[in-house]
Amino acid sequence: MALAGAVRCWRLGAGPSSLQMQALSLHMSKTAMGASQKDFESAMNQVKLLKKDPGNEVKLKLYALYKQTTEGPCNTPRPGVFDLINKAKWDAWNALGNLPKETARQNYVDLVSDLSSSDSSSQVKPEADRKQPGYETLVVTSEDSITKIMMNRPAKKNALTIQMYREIMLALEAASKDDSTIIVLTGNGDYYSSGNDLMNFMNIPPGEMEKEAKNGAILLRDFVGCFIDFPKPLVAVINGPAIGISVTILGLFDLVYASDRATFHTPFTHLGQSPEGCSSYTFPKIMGQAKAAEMLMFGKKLTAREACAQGLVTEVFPDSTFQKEVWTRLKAYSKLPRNTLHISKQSIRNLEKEKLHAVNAEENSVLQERWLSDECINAVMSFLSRKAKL
Ligand SMILES: CCCCCCCCCC/C=C\CC(=O)SCCNC(=O)CCNC(=O)[C@H](O)C(C)(C)COP(=O)(O)OP(=O)(O)OC[C@H]1O[C@@H](n2cnc3c(N)ncnc32)[C@H](O)[C@@H]1OP(=O)(O)O
Repeated sequence: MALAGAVRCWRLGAGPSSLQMQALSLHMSKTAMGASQKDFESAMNQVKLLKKDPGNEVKLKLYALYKQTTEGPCNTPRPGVFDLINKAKWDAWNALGNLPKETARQNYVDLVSDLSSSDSSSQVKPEADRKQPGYETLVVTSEDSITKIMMNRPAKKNALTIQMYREIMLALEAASKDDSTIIVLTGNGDYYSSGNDLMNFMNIPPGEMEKEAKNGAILLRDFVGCFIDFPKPLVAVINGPAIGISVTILGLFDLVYASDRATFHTPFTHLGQSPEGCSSYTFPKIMGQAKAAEMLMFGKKLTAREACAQGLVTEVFPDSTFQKEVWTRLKAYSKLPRNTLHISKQSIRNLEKEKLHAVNAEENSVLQERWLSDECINAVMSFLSRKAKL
């Protein structure tokens, strides 16, 4: 069973009461006697029904216990240094040493039982009830005429995987048609987003780099295009540091509210990359040529207050009251006449659309070439081999 397979599909299937029943029955069977093969199979099914992502550490533990139960001690060669995901999985399995299969099975069943119990109790939270199904990397909710799209990879600082770019596009597409007045993009955890997931550059077979760079540029063009064309008011709720693409697209938002803990960082030169998200056009327009150059060319990191002074951020709030103040404000705005608000947005934005699409296309063609450069490849390798951080 692949790690992804072990944890996929959590949002599908049984509702809270049936989950609670299954968790209870797993718990009863494990306490009465050692876990049976039937308990193990039931636990494997139970894993697929979990709604809350337990995080990578737990997923690795589940993977390792699964392998130990079904195959015994780790018996395969260690994957190569750049095969980071398989190496982490191998390490987790190998760490179980000679743990007997029966003990591994019991531990797997126990772990799933614990996860199911906390998952069931978390389901009574109102937000879980409102959560839209079908997203693995986002939590999308709608309430008070506001659709909130929350990036949900807190352990990875909400770094954007290919799947996440696609899910954000899907969520925006759905939100453009739902009955919400305002759409919010925000992050779960201590970061807003650390930008493009540098793992997107990994596991590319030899000789496929050019093709993948082309596909990456198409994906990025479509992603940024969704923001350019988005018809309703778009609000960024910046709960913490923001890096790379998560910063550059802010010029396409209508409001940007930031916690005073947030920072804004576009270190493209350090990464051998060039500006995207239409920032080569929107940033000089918003903050002037000189300030834009400091950010986009020289990678100057701005505090929330500096970003506000330069016009990139609408308003900064103290972190301790950030969520309360921002959501109170947004709930009030969401009661404004919906159609008028949307028409006003069109008036403000429509004149620029053609220009923005042209800028988007140009930026992506430059980036496509940058991704193939030694400067970019070395910077990515440096981060992934833990030699560099921003
Ligand atoms: C040829 C194919 C091309 C395909 C292209 C697809 C589309 C591309 C679009 C390109 C667009 C945009 C460019 C950008 O966005 S550039 C910005 C890229 N971001 C970074 O360089 C940030 C790198 N991260 C860091 O420097 C640090 O992690 C941090 C954010 C400063 C946080 O440091 P920390 O010490 O507080 O936490 P740390 O332990 O490092 O992080 C926790 C775990 O999260 C992982 N992680 C964080 N950010 C990223 C990231 N951007 N990519 C991948 N992984 C990330 C980190 O590795 C830790 O993981 P683990 O716990 O060790 O497993």
